[in-house]
Amino acid sequence: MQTRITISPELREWILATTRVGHGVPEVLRLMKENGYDPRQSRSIVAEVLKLPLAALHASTGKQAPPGLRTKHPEAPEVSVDGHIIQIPISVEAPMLRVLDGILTEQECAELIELARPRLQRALTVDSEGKHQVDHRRTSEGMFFTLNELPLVGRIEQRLASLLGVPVNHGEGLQILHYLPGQEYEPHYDWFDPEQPGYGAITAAGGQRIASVVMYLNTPAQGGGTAFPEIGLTVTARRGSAVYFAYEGGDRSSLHAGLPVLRGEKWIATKWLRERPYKTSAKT
Ligand SMILES: O=C(O)CCC(=O)C(=O)O
Ligand SMILES: [Fe+2]
Repeated sequence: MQTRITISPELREWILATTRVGHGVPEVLRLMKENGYDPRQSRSIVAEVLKLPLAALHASTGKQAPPGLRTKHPEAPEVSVDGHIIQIPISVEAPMLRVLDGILTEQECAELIELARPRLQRALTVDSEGKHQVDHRRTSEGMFFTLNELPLVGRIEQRLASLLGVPVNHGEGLQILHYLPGQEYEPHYDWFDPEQPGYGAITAAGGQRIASVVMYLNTPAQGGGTAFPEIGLTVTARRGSAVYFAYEGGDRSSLHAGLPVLRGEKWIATKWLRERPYKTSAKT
């Protein structure tokens, strides 16, 4: 959803040195303002250098909205949801991430693909003004189901809600993406940047995104994993598995990418969760 900022090595070193000797973030921001930096940009720069969530900087400057709901992180080795066993072979704390094996059955994966196939269109992303746009960074085709659109969709949404402790109505509609060889989703954050002009519009319903679940509906013959370049992790795309990650509005370690499919194809279902109920025209 956003581009990364360029920070000179001198500025980076100055921020690190200033905080190392005991000055807090508000003091660093004040000094930067005195030196002619734009306050909005300063917050992004300081967040990037100190690897802090942007939201934390808003809190330190008194601009934070009241907190919304947070997901409960599933714990290894396995979780049972309504009799459905989900294995957790990999856990990471920063970013907060879990690999979830067996979140979907083979049949659920196959059914989702067949339901989505006739409705695919070039995938869109939300631009800085809150409008859905064709994005060169995302070359796949996709579609959205509305909340609880079909019994299968509703069942999966309920499973995720129980697993993560966040009601179904905090979810955006399930998105299905289809990638062919060479198609990818370049590195991005799923949370919305509070510094972007469209932030208010994008978060008017539901508030900030707090977590994502990328579910793999098939196993690509080669390539197509989900990479987290800040921590050097690539999650293999395997039918029925998922990667869950939570970012609480601004965690830069949650940068991730859908790597190019090298052979075969890749199908995923993505669920994005908001901190507050997300109103759609869906039947629930
Ligand atoms: O294709 C992937 O592995 C990642 C998809 C993704 O980042 C998203 O849907 O937000
Ligand atoms: Fe993403």
